[in-house]
Amino acid sequence: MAKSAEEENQQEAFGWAATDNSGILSPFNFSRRENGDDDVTLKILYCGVCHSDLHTLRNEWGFTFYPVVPGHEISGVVTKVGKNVTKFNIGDRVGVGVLVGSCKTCECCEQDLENYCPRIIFTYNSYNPDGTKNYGGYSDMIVVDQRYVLRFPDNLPLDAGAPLLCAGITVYSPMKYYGMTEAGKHLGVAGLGGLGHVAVKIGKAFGLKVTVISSSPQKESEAINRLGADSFLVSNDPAKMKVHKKSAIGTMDYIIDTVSAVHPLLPLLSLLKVNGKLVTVGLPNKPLELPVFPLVMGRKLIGGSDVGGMKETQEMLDFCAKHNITADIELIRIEEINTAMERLAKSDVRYRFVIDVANSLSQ
Ligand SMILES: NC(=O)c1ccc[n+]([C@@H]2O[C@H](COP(=O)([O-])OP(=O)(O)OC[C@H]3O[C@@H](n4cnc5c(N)ncnc54)[C@H](O)[C@@H]3O)[C@@H](O)[C@H]2O)c1
Ligand SMILES: [Zn+2]
Ligand SMILES: [Zn+2]
Repeated sequence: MAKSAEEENQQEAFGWAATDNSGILSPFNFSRRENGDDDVTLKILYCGVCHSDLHTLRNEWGFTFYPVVPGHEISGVVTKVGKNVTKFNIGDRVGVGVLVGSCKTCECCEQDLENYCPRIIFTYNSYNPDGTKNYGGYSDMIVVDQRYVLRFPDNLPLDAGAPLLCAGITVYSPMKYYGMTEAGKHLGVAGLGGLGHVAVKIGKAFGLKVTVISSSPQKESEAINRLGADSFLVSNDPAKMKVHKKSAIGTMDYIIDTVSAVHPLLPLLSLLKVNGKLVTVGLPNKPLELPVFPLVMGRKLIGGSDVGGMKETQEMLDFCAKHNITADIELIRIEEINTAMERLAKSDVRYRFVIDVANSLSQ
């Protein structure tokens, strides 16, 4: 049977999707648009597993549109380029992060802050202006406008480099924007998961003194010996926190809070010096309580930050390549994804799962 015009403009794709808030992923056939004039098509080789994937799969934020194919830490090689594409050639090593589109004309887009565009198009669980739905990187290929595609520096591996596309830029961008990069200053990193462990490495690359603030005491020696942190503070053990806090209280210039669940801000604010800055990047599904007194009394600042624009994301990849920063990953096959999600929910990951897409995803 002849294909309709609409079908002519589509290509077949294959991935793993969740169809309800159990979040369980299973094989899923779908279609993507044909490569347009401004588009780049990637064969996906690797995709990192972000906690945002898990929040979305289980509809913890309340705006999941099923079926959903997650994945926004995508790396691979270019297999097609449109006729207007100037930045990439077939065979190039590239990545795609959290966004695949924006309006290109608003104030944010004009300032290379596409990530704050009111018409941002996310890599998955999002719709294109023509009403078609987007599916993420737990799949064999993806078609993306060249503006939202990143170049992988030659020495940056595609597997351990993939998580930088979300975890990396999410901690790099606020450090730059909020002025948290002055060598010798003291950075606290709350939550030692995917984002947190990259924050430790990036913080050290900026020459900061880095203290991990974690609820898992068993991560202490790894945080120091493997990730390069200078010290470690247990955050959920009141006795230990008390002992430590005496010496740690009021010692930090900056804190990046990557914790994925609701947690008290007061202990973190007390660790900050006067004029200290706390940037929250974690996205718990319920509001956090804001203790106003320590903010006011210490002229402290709390801010937020959401990934980064395309220009800054490229800058971050180049920075990480220069400083040999990658994520510490556990490479998994797609069949292991549901177990990996259960482990991620229990913080049992060191420190990012990455799916070996090319070697395990087949119909
Ligand atoms: N702002 C952004 O642009 C952005 C980008 C990516 C992810 N995120 C969000 O950041 C959060 C972290 O993402 P991730 O991929 O690093 O997740 P992760 O699961 O790898 O790490 C989260 C860490 O928080 C710790 N944690 C969880 N509950 C805690 C509690 N009650 N007290 C103390 N520590 C606790 C865990 O032990 C874990 O180490 C998620 O909410 C995610 O959605 C935000
Ligand atoms: Zn993410
Ligand atoms: Zn815009």
